[in-house]
Amino acid sequence: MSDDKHTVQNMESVTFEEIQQIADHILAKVKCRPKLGIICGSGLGKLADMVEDKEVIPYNEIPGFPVSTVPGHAGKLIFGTLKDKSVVLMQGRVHCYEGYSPQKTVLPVRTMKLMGIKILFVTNAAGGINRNYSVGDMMVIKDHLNLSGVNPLVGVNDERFGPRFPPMSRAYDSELRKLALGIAKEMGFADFVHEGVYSMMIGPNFETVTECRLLSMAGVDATGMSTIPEVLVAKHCDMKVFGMSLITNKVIMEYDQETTANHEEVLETGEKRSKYTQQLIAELVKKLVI
Ligand SMILES: O=P(O)(O)O[C@H]1O[C@H](CO)[C@@H](O)[C@H]1O
Ligand SMILES: Nc1nc2[nH]cnc2c(=O)[nH]1
Repeated sequence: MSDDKHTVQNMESVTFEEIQQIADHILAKVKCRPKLGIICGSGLGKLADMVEDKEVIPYNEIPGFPVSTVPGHAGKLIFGTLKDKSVVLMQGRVHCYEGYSPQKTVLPVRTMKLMGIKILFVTNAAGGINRNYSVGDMMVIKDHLNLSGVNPLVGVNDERFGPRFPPMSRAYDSELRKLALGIAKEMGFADFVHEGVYSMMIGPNFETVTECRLLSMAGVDATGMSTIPEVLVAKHCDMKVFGMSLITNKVIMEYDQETTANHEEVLETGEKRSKYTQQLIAELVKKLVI
């Protein structure tokens, strides 16, 4: 790579110092000092209703912070207490398909790291690839397949975040997964909580039939347009990660099937089923040792 290209790549990314400034700006506005961060996916932001002693900052009031442009993503940072634990919730995320660079898309995660977050929960709405999954089921993420074509770790590596070549074979913490599945059993959710593999294509279109068939053959259980970039940088900077998908629709596996995937269905399922996601996440937070 020539020096010129190197500089351009560097300029396109967001520097450690810029992120430090954003983290300092946020911390100056709130009293809460959480170690747990939770990203709420499409239609899953109602978890914020369970947070007590809230301190709220809209993304558009944070200089340099990316702003959500998608329905179902309120675009607010919510600090407060959930089950007696200090937390920060991202009520909505940003996605690469909105036009943000991969580095800008994950800026909130790196900001959380510099604010002192050690454990990150990521949630999302996803299409069910696994034929045994029903709409409204939940999936604890055990691994992912990055088919997005993007990776926020591309570019000059800043060792203050993490190493050039981070391992990703144990991205989703096995103890947290076990704990979540145990809680699901205790709560009587075992029939509709699975463990599986999440994949991401960049979107914003929903998948073609052939793409869905390929994902199925590849061992993918649920697919979406988010989460993986966040997990890549969270692991890069040594956070513990737990991920959960709400299956908001079944993907279309038959050519010329009349029904099609749509965001309204995604939000509608979120509306109907997110209470279970909230209950499970809340219980997991309660049992978490931080
Ligand atoms: O992954 P989250 O943000 O939950 O949203 C999912 O739902 C939207 C499509 O309906 C896409 O943004 C997809 O990624
Ligand atoms: N890519 C993708 N994202 C989703 N988000 C919610 N449902 C889906 C889906 O079927 N496909």
